[in-house]
Amino acid sequence: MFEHVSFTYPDQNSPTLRDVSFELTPGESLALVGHNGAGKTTLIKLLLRLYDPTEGRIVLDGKDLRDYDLVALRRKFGAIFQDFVHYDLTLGENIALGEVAALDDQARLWQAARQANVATLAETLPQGMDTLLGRSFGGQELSGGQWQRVALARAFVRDCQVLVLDEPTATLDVQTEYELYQRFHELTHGRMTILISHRFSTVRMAERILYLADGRIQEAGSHAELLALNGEYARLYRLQASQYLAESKDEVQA
Ligand SMILES: Nc1ncnc2c1ncn2[C@@H]1O[C@H](COP(=O)(O)OP(=O)(O)OP(=O)(O)O)[C@@H](O)[C@H]1O
Repeated sequence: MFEHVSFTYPDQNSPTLRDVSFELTPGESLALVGHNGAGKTTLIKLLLRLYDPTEGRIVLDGKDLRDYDLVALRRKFGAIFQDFVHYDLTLGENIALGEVAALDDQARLWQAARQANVATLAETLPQGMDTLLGRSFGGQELSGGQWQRVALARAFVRDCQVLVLDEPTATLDVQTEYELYQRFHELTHGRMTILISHRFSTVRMAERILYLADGRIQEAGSHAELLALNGEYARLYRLQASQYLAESKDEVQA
């Protein structure tokens, strides 16, 4: 729960987040949207305690983040970021990096693989879960979208309380994104999920959406509520939808 959180980076004069307050309940999913530089990633950095708020506080399970042991606090989170890392390890090891205890637990690895839509890929690889990935050591190279699904599996294997997804679908193809969407509620069941995305098709998956501008929450609600509000979220949503339609029309005509 964010309580009147403001934050100014140490080398900056003006705040990046201004009086941000919202509550996230267990099992709830929240999406953060806003233009580049609106403060979305900064909000996540505060949640993971890479920085502490300049004003206000962040409370998890009734306790100020500052009162947690840092290691214990970070174990509560599973996070995937835009520029996730590719490891030259086997597929199973790549997934188990999310929770090392799962390394020897094939059932758990396969469950995470299924959740992140990597299972079919794993079945087609020469040594399944034991296939070495990445080109550096002569392993199997994956496409950007396939690497991203591996990163998703890494987050799902972790028995975390809060799942943070920063642009989880940026390089997924439309079909895979749709399949993820279909299973989103099942995947995030029982945990708090915070996702950041510029894609409205992804943002809609969340039960609640915060539209940030200039470090403030300008609009908050479900996708339907924000469309009914007919504010900036609705305008941007329509803009993206119309662009998408125009692009598909061009493709059909080409
Ligand atoms: N380490 C830093 N030091 C100083 N300023 C920073 C730092 N990181 C980010 N900022 C500034 O804070 C503002 C918000 O950045 P942030 O990355 O939170 O935005 P965002 O909404 O996630 O943007 P994007 O959609 O581009 O990822 C920007 O003006 C950025 O330049």
